[in-house]
Amino acid sequence: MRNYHCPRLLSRLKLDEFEKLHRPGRRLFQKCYSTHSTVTTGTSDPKLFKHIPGPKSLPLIGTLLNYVPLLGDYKFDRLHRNGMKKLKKYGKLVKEEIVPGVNVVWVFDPSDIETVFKSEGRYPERRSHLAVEKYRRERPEIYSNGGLLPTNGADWWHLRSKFQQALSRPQNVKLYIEQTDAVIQEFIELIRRHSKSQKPHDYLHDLSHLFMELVGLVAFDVNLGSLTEDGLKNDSRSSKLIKAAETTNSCVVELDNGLQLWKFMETPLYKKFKIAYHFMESVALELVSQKATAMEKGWKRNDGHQASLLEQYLLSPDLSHKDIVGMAVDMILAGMDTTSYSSSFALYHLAMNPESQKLMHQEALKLLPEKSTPVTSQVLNQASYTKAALKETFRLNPISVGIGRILAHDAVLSGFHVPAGTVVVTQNQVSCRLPEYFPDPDRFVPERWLKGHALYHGSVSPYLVLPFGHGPRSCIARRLAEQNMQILLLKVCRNFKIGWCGGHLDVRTQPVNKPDEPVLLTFDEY
Ligand code: HEM
Repeated sequence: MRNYHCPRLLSRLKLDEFEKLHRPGRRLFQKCYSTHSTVTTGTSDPKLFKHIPGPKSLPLIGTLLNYVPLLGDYKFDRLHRNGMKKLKKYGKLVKEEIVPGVNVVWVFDPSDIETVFKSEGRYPERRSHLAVEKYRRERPEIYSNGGLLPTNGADWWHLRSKFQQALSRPQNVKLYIEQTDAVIQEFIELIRRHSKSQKPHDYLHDLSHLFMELVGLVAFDVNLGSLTEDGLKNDSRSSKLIKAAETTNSCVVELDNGLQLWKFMETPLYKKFKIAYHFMESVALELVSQKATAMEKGWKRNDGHQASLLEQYLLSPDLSHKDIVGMAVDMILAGMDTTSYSSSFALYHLAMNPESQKLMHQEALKLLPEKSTPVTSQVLNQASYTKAALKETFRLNPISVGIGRILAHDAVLSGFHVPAGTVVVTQNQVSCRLPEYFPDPDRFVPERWLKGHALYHGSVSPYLVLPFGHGPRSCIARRLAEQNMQILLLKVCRNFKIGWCGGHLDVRTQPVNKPDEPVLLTFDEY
């Protein structure tokens, strides 16, 4: 998902805080770092941490010079390109001291990535959204905690376990198929309206509205009206929510970095963040309360309908109203741009690969006899090409360059000792484009994932394509996100021939991987 994969954030941990948080790991790290180089290690002994190759670090400025525009080789908004350059220059394990005293280890090898996840401990830690944590903790009348995104340790698990129980149950996720289908049908009508104009159109705007609407269904049990004529206007509540989520996400990265003066005074950036966050909060407060009141008035446990997620949360004795408002804001923050960017890439790849698109269309035609046939759970069970196309999209364009973790245990990566407390960032996006793991790695080939197909690539490591992360800290809404995207692809490919009138589409890290050009799709009615 978000900026916890951003090395700028992960690497700019202030040393004093890092020490406070990870004292045992830090001590070990210092021990390794100061080990005299004449200490011999046997061939089976791990090599010293300090010997991991990587860009040269200078006193006071670390490796920051490499990121200065025109001077340096790397760019903060092109993490995948930096990763590829580092891999080529230094190999599959790279240590970088972007800020003096704090190392980040970039991990490219899938067996090392596996070791990272096996060393993440019971409560996998990420370090991000510090400003969100401060904001929430200063408002105990609204929130009971910092929320899922910044919280670590046992407190994180306490919260996560209560929400994931319902969110990971397949029947709860399937409950949304019908409503999602109806919303996507609205999106199809919107495409029809745009297609009439013949002008190039940036569909990212509409996809953001689509996924805002779908987040609204789950977080608030309401139709926000994001795809209506009014909802698409700049001053609608949905447009403001989209803007607020984007602003919050981009401010969070900046705030988590650097001097963090905002911890002591209201800097202009912190004010900007607060205004954006406050807007999402006010909508969450209003809509969750509205639902709670409606339930108090008329909801009966056994009236025949399966309780929605929000209803289950509101009925749960383990969750407070404050917990639920907090989770609703987390859903807006984590659920809208991730899915709209990923869908943009899925449609882009289909547009650029007519053969794959044809197979997608054939599958959609078989499963949805009429253009408006609703997608059901049985349809999704059979949509194997659609799922393969999505997996291939995630291989080529995951939402983040990789997954950030703070190691809970010492680990040996590529033969080097890496102490507990070290910040590591897996480089799945880069490794997924290497020919040693995927033949013809830059080509979009959904058949790689289709068992029984001649191009099926059965032996691929399960630690390479990890768009939703891995383990207990992975995306809490993975099932839901995949279901929404599958329905979208099926319905779009059933109705339209997709084309592309833009240039080559790559990603810019902002802080998740956003399309770096307008999403200029074209749609011709079948
Ligand atoms: C294509 C869509 C999505 C992608 C690719 C995605 C990806 C991710 C990733 C990579 C993580 C971090 C995993 C880790 O550290 O191991 C994450 C966490 C999270 N995601 Fe998603 N996500 C998507 C959609 C959503 C949606 C729709 C929601 C909510 C409605 C959501 C809510 C969250 C939350 C709350 C977390 C934090 C979980 C925690 O820390 O316990 N995500 N997501």
